[in-house]
This record gives sequence, C-alpha cells and structure tokens, in this order.
Amino acid sequence: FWTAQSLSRNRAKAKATGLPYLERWVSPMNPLWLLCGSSLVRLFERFGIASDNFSRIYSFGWEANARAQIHENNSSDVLLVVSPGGLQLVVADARVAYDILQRRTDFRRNMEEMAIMNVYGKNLVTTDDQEWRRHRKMTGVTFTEKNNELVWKQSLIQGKGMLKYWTERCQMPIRSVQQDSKILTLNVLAAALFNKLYSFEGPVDAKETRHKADESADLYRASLSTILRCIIEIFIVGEKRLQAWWTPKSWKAAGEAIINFRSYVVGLMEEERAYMKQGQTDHQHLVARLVRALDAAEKASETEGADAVNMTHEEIVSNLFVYAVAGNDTTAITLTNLIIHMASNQESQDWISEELNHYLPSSDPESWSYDTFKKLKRCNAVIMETLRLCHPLSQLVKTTGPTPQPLTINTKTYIIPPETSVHCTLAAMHSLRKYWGPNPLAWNPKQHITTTTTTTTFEAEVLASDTSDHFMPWAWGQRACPGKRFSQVELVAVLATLFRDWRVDVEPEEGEGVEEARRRAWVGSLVVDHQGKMLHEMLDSQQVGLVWVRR
Ligand code: HEM
Repeated sequence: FWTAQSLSRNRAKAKATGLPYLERWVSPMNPLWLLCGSSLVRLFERFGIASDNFSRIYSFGWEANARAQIHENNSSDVLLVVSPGGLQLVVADARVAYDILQRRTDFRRNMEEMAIMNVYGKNLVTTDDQEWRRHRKMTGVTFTEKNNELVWKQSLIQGKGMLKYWTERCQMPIRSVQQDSKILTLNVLAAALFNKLYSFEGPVDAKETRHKADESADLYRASLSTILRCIIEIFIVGEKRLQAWWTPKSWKAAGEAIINFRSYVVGLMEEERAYMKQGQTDHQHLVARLVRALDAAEKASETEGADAVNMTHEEIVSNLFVYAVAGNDTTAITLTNLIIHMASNQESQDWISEELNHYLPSSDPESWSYDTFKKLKRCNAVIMETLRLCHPLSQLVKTTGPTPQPLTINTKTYIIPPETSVHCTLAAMHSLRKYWGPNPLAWNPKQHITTTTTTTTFEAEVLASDTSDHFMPWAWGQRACPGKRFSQVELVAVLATLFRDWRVDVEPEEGEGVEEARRRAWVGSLVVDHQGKMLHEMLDSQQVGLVWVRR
C-alpha cells in the first residue's frame, strides 16, 4: 500500500513536468533490490515471465545495454523513470547533457548513488566543493606529461610482455583477454602511480619462475577484483558486518579483501617513508606525493592544531582505492573490448598496422619514442570507436538537490522536481541515430578521421576531438576524467605493440565459418554485464577464443 501511494505521488510529479515517463515498482536504490534485484530479473527472463519493461529498466545499470533504443522507442531523448523512491531523469540528448554538466551548482554529483565508492570513506569521487578541490589538488599533481611518458614506456614493456605470453607461453586460442588486460593495466598503474615495477606474468606462468614482487601484485589484484565484485554488498552491509558469523563465504572474502587492499597501500606508504628518511625527495608518483603531503600536514598540526591536517591516512587509502578502480578497470575493460572489436573487424587491423609501420620503422617497442603517440591518429580513432560503443561507465550521475531546476529541451523549458536523480547516459548519447546515422551500432572508426588535402598521406589525416558536441567518453567540465591522457597513451602504446606485426582472429567453434565466428564475437561484445556492477564489461568474453599470427 505504501509503495503504491509513493509511486502514485511520484507519478503525479512526473506528469506535472510534461516529460514522457516509464514506471518501475521498486526504487533503484532499494537495498534489498540492489542485493538481489538483478538475479530476480534474470530468473524472470529465464522463465519467460518478464515483461519488456521489467527486463529493460529494473536492473542496476540498465542503461548500459538499453543504449539509445529506449529513447528511440519512446521518441524522446530525455525521459523520466518513476519509482516509489523518486524520479530519475535519463538524458541522451547532448545539448541537454552539456547544459547539466555546465550548471554544476544546479546539478551536483549524486552522492547517494556515488556512496558505493566509499569503501574506505570519502575520497575524490565522493566529495564536492572545497573538499573535492582539496582531494583533486592533492592527487591531480601526478598527471603531468612527464608521467605520461613513463606510462608510454611502461605500456610498451607490458604490451610486449603480454604478446609474448600469449604467443609463446599460452595455448591458443586465448580466452583470458579480460583477465590478462587487468594484469597489464594494473602493472602500468602500479609503475606510474605507485612506483612499483612488475613484469607481465599470467596465470599460466609457473609459480616457481615468478618474482616475489609479482606475488604482492597478485594480492593487490585479487583484493581489488573481490572488492569490485562485491561492491554493492559492501555498500549495503558495511565492512564490519561482512565478517559476521551469519554472512555467506563471498561476503567474508570481500571483508578480507578490504583488509588486504588496505595493508598493501599501507605497505607502499611505509616504503615511501623509509625512502624519505634517507633524505630522498625525488619521487614524483602519487603515493610519494600523498605521503609527503601527509607528513607536512602532521608536522603543521603539531604547531597549528589538528585543523591543519588536510589529508588523513584513511583518505589516502580511500583515494588510492578510487584511482585503482577508476584508472585500472576502466582501461582494462576498454582494452578487452578493443581487442575483440579488432578481431571482429579485420580491415581495421590492416588500417592501423599501415599507420604503425609508417611511423614506427623499428620493430623493437622499447625504441619507440613518446613523440610518436600524437601521430598515431588511427590508433586513437579505434579507441574512440570502442568507447563510443561500449563504455565502462555508461552514465554520469547528478541530482537536482533540494530545489527544482528548469531545463530546456528542444526549445521548451521543463521544471525538474527537487531530489531528481539525473543520469546523463553516455551509452545512449553515443548511439542515438540523430548523431550517428541510421546504423549507430555499426563499427566505424574512420568516422573519427578526416583528411584535409587531396593527398592521402598519413600526415594529412586529422583526428576528431575526443570530446565533441555528442561524444564525451571521458566526461566534460569540472568533473572530467583526470586520467584521460594517461589512458589514451596507455591504450595506443599497447595497440602499437600488438598490431604492428601481428594480427588476431576469432577461432571458429565446431561447424562455424570464419565470418560467422567474427560476427559472433562482435555481437557478443555489445552485451554488457552491468547487473550489480559499478563498471560495465563484456558479459562473456571467454566465449571468444583468439588466435594471434605474425603478419
Ligand atoms: C579508458 C579509460 C577511462 C575512461 C573511459 C574514463 C572515464 C571517466 C569518466 C566518464 C569520468 C567521469 C565520471 C563521473 O562524472 O561520474 C571519470 C572520472 C575519473 N577518472 Fe577516468 N576514465 C578512464 C581512465 C582513467 C585513468 C587511467 C585514471 C587514473 C589513473 C582515471 C581516473 C579518474 C578519476 C580519479 C575520476 C574522478 C574524477 C572526479 O570526480 O573529480 N580514469 N573517468
């Protein structure tokens, strides 16, 4: 009864706006639904009793797979989803999204939904205003061109290592691209932000030949992935209760993972402190910067009182956690999608290999200079196309807060009620027909390149901006991604190591033709696993077996 009453009240609010709306009987942030809603949706689907609406909008992160279809079906690029808990505005129109992102005090970050990232307390992602500025200033200093050069070098080393692993130590076809991409991105991140150098070692590598350092990397990687897998459970139950006697094994493992990740980070901080005690202050990576800031703040607090401390120990752990999530898995998911997209679209491999052979005459990646990065426009174009079609984040989450907000959509102004959750949905914006033509889900990286002259030289090619009027994979405005360049440099470097001299194809299943196999990989790559997940990755990447051959 209470649910029906709340729904009816919110329905009236939605009607009053004049915008089209869809209804769901359960609130998106209902804790019980967060825990088991997605499984129920899957169960109903399996028994064929899920209505279209139930399949489409009832699960967590549903926008990732719905993409623009829901907007095309309802002939509206902005619509509301009404539930007993309130209203959710789903925005696919780019002009409206830019307006929302620009009005940062009218549409603030939705902290209720982002609180999922508070595993270790508040951090850069879950703060606003002054507090956010402090976190951004402290952590953002690391993202310099000098650091990007290090990212380039490390990514070349790791890319070469991963290719060697696949072609010399693994049995083809490779089905572990998702897992291996995560090893690679973790190693690059650890080198660039934590000053930890790991060689590329995969699960097939024998334990005895592995280095001590790689064991600690394993612990870090395993704890991070367990936390991410159970992030909703952690959010709802809280760290302390995860280890209670009555919790299932997976929750206990999540509790343990939180402890392991914390001790890994504390270990990094202690190493840095020991280094500084020797009078060394030359390290510029993220951990070093944060430890120096913490030490300076602690010294100041001794003379000026506790208020002078401007970054606490727990805040450092929390920020290193969000950087690991935001910087590691986003890039790993994109790399996995990229490789599968390239395997499904063979002509794109020739297209980038031509460019790579033109700009990189030597076959030794370690001799490739960072200056080449800007010249590799085709490589950047395939990354942009992969992010357009399969984005690891799918939406930017804001709220109207306590006051109603006017919003102009196609010259008409609507009043959006207070406490409306606002989702600027990248997955929809990046696939609307009005922006991307009649077949928006077709792979077309060439659309990001134009040629300025009639000559067809590589130099004449111009790469479109990575943020345009209807394309913003790294977001836009004040809260845009600080790791944009980092991830571009990393992905281009890895593409270069993989595709300059090698090509990849999809292994056909029994009775399947080559073209059919590529088509299967392509269709599968568009199905995203979003249920109960913060980040969205391909649902079943293991169904695609990959075979690498030298060109
Ligand atoms: C392909 C890879 C990447 C993509 C597609 C991506 C995309 C994004 C997007 C869309 C946002 C805005 C989120 C929002 O407003 O809710 C964001 C924020 C963020 N990204 Fe990235 N990112 C990538 C890689 C990285 C890397 C490599 C790092 C760091 C090493 C990083 C660190 C962050 C951080 C810390 C934020 C939060 C910023 C804030 O709230 O002020 N990202 N990213």
